[in-house]
Amino acid sequence: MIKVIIAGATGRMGRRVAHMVGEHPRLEYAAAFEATGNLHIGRDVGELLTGTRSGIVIRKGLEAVIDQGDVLIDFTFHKATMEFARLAARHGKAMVIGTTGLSPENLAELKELSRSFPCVQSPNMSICVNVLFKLAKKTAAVLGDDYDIEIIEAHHNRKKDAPSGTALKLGEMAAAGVNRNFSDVAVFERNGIVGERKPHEIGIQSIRAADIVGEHTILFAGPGERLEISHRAHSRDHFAKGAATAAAWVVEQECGLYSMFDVLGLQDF
Ligand SMILES: NC(=O)C1=CN([C@@H]2O[C@H](COP(=O)(O)OP(=O)(O)OC[C@H]3O[C@@H](n4cnc5c(N)ncnc54)[C@H](OP(=O)(O)O)[C@@H]3O)[C@@H](O)[C@H]2O)C=CC1
Ligand SMILES: O=C(O)C1=N[C@H](C(=O)O)C[C@H](O)C1
Repeated sequence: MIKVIIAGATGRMGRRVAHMVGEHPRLEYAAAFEATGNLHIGRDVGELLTGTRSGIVIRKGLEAVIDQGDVLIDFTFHKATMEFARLAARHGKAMVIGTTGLSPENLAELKELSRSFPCVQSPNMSICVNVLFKLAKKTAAVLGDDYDIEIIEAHHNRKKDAPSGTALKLGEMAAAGVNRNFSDVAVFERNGIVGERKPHEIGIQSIRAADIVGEHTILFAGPGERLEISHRAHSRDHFAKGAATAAAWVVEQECGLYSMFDVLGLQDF
């Protein structure tokens, strides 16, 4: 069995990842940790999540558990994620990163670190969203410059980063489809007398409200018609299942930085 360490084990995603690791035929939940100050440190993770003892105690920090697993699954916070990646690289442990909000500098460092460990990093582990990424690029390429591209995302009111990592990736994919550099054309805010929309803009709007799990729409609007492609998450389980699939996959890979396109075989789609 492949031994899994879960970072941020008591977070919204950490809890669902625990469930999906338990359901996976080749994965075993080996260790859990949280950051200093977390109220759950020292508690049995099974007792906390399901009411049944598991024998896995929530430890303080990755260093306390790094030797207990083959692969680390991380849904935490970007600064913590980078610390974990440095440690995983030093120990040659595989890693799955779902945390969003990583900067271009973080991603460049991750690429460098991945010479020492195999790592899957993706802002969205859902199979449908990964198909949506591909559709965004293909649709943009077919419709071309006559269609305005806009992205709308909605998430729960506890989310810390905006726009979502998924919305940013959708923007990058659509921009690539029409041969634009996303960072040159992205518009994240419209407020006041902003003037007419420039034809090449790709706008991103973020909604934060209550318990919305995660919704993304990319729209292509042309004269007299528009196409909207949407994904709506009904729960966090498909993200967690994707992370478990990625964990079982990444332990068998050479050192390097991979995406869910690699895990799901979508690279050529
Ligand atoms: N790629 C994907 O498919 C998805 C990605 N995400 C991303 O995952 C991330 C987490 O989301 P979510 O689960 O909702 O967030 P939560 O805040 O519910 O969970 C984060 C967990 O990480 C813990 N944590 C924070 N810092 C550290 C640290 N230094 N060491 C150990 N644990 C730490 C938190 O502990 P504490 O509460 O004590 O701070 C908490 O338990 C976000 O970036 C989100 O965007 C979410 C869903 C899907
Ligand atoms: O924070 C979340 O909840 C989610 N974050 C990811 C993102 O930022 O894209 C993925 C998902 O939509 C849920």
